Amino acid sequence: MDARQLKIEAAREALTHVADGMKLGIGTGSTAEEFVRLLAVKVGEGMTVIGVPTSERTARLCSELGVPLSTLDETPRLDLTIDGADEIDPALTLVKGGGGALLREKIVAAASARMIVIADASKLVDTLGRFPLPIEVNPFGLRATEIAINEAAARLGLDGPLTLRMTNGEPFVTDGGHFIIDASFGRIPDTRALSDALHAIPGVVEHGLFLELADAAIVADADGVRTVRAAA
Ligand SMILES: O=C[C@H](O)[C@H](O)[C@H](O)COP(=O)(O)O
Repeated sequence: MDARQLKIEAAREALTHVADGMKLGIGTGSTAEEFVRLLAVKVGEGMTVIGVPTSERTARLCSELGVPLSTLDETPRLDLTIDGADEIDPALTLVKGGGGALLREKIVAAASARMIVIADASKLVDTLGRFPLPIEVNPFGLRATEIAINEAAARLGLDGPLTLRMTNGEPFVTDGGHFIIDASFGRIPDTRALSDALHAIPGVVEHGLFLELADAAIVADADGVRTVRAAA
């Protein structure tokens, strides 16, 4: 089974958690897009759902495929969010933001009664940090914010290059008008400490560590699909 098929299988299983009438947060990325495609088929067959997209990219795909959309202002409490992830640890702490949508993804997940993550098994790790941590920052004072991030990381014993995410020779700009710094700290043993330290920096808008937001992860590999719940 190729990587795309694994994403489809995880998305298909996630769809079994979607009931008629639900208000759904809809994630961003290649795995979430497979979920949107399968959801659109159900909508075509008569399922009634309303989706709140986590990015302009997801909103466009939903619109193209006929998935009814709302905004978080119109629909501020959601039943379920289905989203992908860049890394998933045994506590279901996540790294997200590889597609630059982490801020809206986190706002939508926090507004949802439940969050289910969908992924292929390559996203499972023992300790987060192999994937560079996306940090969304305000463009104002970028250099000062980078220095503050380095200092905060060093206080936690973390070190590694910070890379401003670029696209077509220009800084990548998020849907919120911010930049992304990808932080290659390596293993992050204390995700709570790093989360708190990053939140204390004024130029940091949000970071890609998702703590205590995911209720389950649906993970696909060559042997099939399994649901992982947070280790106690
Ligand atoms: O900003 C993007 C998101 O956090 C994605 O959900 C994440 O990068 C996973 O994307 P994919 O399913 O394409 O691996």
